[in-house]
Amino acid sequence: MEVSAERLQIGYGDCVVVKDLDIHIGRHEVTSIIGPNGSGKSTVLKALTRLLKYQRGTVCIDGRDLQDFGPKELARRIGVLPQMHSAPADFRVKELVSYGRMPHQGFFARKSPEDERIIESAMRATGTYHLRDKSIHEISGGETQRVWIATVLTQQPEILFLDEPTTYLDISHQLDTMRMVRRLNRETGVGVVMVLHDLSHALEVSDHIVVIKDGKKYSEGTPSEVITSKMLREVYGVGGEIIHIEGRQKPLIAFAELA
Ligand SMILES: Nc1ncnc2c1ncn2[C@@H]1O[C@H](COP(=O)(O)OP(=O)(O)OP(=O)(O)O)[C@@H](O)[C@H]1O
Repeated sequence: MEVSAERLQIGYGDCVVVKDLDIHIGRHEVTSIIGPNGSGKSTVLKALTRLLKYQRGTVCIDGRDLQDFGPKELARRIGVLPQMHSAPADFRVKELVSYGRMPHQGFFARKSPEDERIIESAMRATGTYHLRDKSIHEISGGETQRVWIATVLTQQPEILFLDEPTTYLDISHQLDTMRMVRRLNRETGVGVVMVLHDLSHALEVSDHIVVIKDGKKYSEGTPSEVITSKMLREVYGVGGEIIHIEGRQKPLIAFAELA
């Protein structure tokens, strides 16, 4: 599935935040959207997933206007994990994950054996199966994040949109989440679009990176095309070098020492 946006203008009320943005998200790729605080990353993600109305431009899924999709039909194509999410206090993990099947069920339909299989497989893929009978308030922040990703996975979308999926996670859970994203993408072919702050993660996990600065696209391309010392300086205003280490496939970012 491909998503393309042309000449997008997006804002809040009278305030225009994103202008003239073109974006193309290829099939089966991991795409990261990076940029400084307030540059418009989440706004773009919301517009691409119809959580926010854009003021001008078009967004198309496989050439068809996003606005023409019914809600269930859209939920079968794209899964969205926003930055903020909450579930009722008395929910158990399995119950929450089951909700992802709703776009595939009739109005009063009960879960089929196929639904049960998909729910179990999403919990196993995200390492949350052992938590299935726990209340979502009994599990840690990292586990909660994985449970939400499992919920979106049970939708069986063709593209997952994740807004800062590693926020609040310690380094071990951040790496777990990145590993899981990469594995899901490789094993199931699901496309992934993520807003990321951590440039090292973006460098490590992405096929394609889009850099947003002041509501406009600054650049896009492969990680090595996009993550350069020039970009660090011009977009983030920080010094740094991209370092290649023998025996390591991906380079590392070495930020300038603090004065
Ligand atoms: N609900 C809202 N109402 C009004 N303005 C908003 C709203 N949400 C975001 N904005 C403004 O839109 C601009 C872009 O915000 P957005 O959240 O897209 O940036 P971001 O790049 O995702 O930032 P961050 O990295 O800090 O999460 C900011 O100036 C922000 O203040």
